Amino acid sequence: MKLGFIGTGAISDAVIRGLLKSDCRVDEIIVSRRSEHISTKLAADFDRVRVEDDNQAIIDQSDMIFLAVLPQIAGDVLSALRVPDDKQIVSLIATIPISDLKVWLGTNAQCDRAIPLPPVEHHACVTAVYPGSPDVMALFEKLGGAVAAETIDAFDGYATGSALMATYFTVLESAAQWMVNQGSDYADARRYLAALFSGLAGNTNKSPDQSFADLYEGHVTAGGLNEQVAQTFIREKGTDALHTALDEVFARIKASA
Ligand SMILES: NC(=O)C1=CN([C@@H]2O[C@H](COP(=O)(O)OP(=O)(O)OC[C@H]3O[C@@H](n4cnc5c(N)ncnc54)[C@H](OP(=O)(O)O)[C@@H]3O)[C@@H](O)[C@H]2O)C=CC1
Ligand SMILES: O=C(O)[C@@H]1CCC=N1
Repeated sequence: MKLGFIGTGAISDAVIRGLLKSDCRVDEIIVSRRSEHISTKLAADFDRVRVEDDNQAIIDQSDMIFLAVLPQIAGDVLSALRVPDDKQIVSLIATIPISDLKVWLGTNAQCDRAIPLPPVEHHACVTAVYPGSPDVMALFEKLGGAVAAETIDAFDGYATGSALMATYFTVLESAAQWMVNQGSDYADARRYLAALFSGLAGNTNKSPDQSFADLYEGHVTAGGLNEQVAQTFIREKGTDALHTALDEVFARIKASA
């Protein structure tokens, strides 16, 4: 199978590196020269990656075409291209509906949307796919797992959940800075918090039958310090803020449909 990537930015880089580290049967990956520091490095690191200047040539030579340009330029870039009906399209572009993509690309080709996230490079993230064509699911299974959303609302819910990445780092940075204010080295605080969160993620993955609420009970001392922080977080409307943020992102996604 030959894969083509229109847009060779951060997420294409992670997907391609993850795929070429897996046993996925890929004969060749053709990428846009754009983001030349990324495309040049990919071609240097992997014999199976080739750089192309012309987006239409990438499409014409590929069986599965990944769309990975930013949403704000997608209409302009894709309207200049044509995808034959016998290709498989995989759009990684956030918020843009399949109907718009098909109009821009003048095609009736099968089009799936997917939300691979940076840890796919290390096969450490589950990718949400809609509607979940077998070949697309099989490919993302190689990168840590795939989940097919049954409805577009469910898919948009996963897209909203994926928007928590920046908040994860915001929480860690904020906690590290607070520890620095108490006298820690930043590097020590960073190492400590990164290991704590990574260890918790490990415990979570080892207990797939336990809900997050069960894991809370298993990790927290009754009347202890953790319980106090969680209660303050709720009292100060941390969970309300979280739900407001998720509602607003979901509404933004729906407004662009
Ligand atoms: N980052 C993430 O975690 C995720 C991102 N996404 C989605 O994936 C898409 C890409 O995101 P991301 O990789 O982070 O963004 P980047 O900005 O890193 O990548 C965008 C890429 O598009 C290229 N590009 C711009 N114009 C053209 C063109 N005319 N032809 C071909 N390529 C072009 C850019 O090249 P140049 O640099 O030369 O301008 C760059 O390589 C977005 O739509 C985003 O919503 C989806 C899931 C996760
Ligand atoms: O934040 C974004 O818009 C993209 C989509 C999912 C992850 N990054």
